[in-house]
Amino acid sequence: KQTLLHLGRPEGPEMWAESFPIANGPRQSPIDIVPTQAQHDPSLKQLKLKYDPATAKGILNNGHSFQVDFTDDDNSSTLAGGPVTGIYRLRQFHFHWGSSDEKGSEHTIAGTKFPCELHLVHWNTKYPNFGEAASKPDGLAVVGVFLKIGSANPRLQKVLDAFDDIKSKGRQTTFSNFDPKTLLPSALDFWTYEGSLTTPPLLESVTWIVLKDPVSVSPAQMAKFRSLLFTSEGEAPSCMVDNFRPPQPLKGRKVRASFK
Ligand SMILES: COc1ccc(/C(C)=C/C(=O)O)cc1
Ligand SMILES: [Zn+2]
Repeated sequence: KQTLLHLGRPEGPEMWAESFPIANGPRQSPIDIVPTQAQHDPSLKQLKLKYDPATAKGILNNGHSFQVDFTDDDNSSTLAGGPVTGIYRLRQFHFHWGSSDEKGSEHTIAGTKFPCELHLVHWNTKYPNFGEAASKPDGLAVVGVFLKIGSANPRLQKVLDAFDDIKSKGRQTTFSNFDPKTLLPSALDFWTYEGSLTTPPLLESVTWIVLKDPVSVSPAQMAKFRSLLFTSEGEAPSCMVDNFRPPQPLKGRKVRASFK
């Protein structure tokens, strides 16, 4: 009688390579960022983020996180400068978090895990749309922001207040007049490297821009994140926690720093 030993949850990161062999590819994300091994690159430009609150459209529980979607049919909300060439449009932002405050982030800093990590996903306007861009090596740019336990973050409140309407997988509601810039730290110092999506299809199309400075989140606010469900209405409820992929092999990649 063969007993199948599943490493982790059957649909968890340890199983992804079976359906998505790129999971073992040369430029997978996230990674452990080791500041002493990152090289300061003075040629990196200042990060230019321009977000129009009117482009906020909706908020959705997609069964592995929740995301706030933006209208991306013009250049109202864009990223430029930093390590990228050209203009990238904001598509959505989402978070990753843990079942306790000791873990939750995808990127780590010299092994240090944060309780939560925010990802703002942008696509390169040299391509006609997000889906096309997602399959190109320079197609996406994702800004990563660490959240650190501290005082309650009032900028998160509007997002948290929407959770009652998106508790279960597949639930969505309108979400308007929101400026994601308010979720960022005051300094935009960053590390950058070439990587991938961190959930299937794990496409190797992401220029990562991970901000050095965290923003705050309180334990009570983290508890609200953990009240969301992985499961649909009518299914046995399973709390949405530990929706982070662990760091992946660097495989010779260089991480550059925008700061000294
Ligand atoms: C084409 O289907 C896609 C599915 C997920 C994603 C993202 C944005 C994944 C991630 O954030 O790691 C993109 C495309
Ligand atoms: Zn993400």
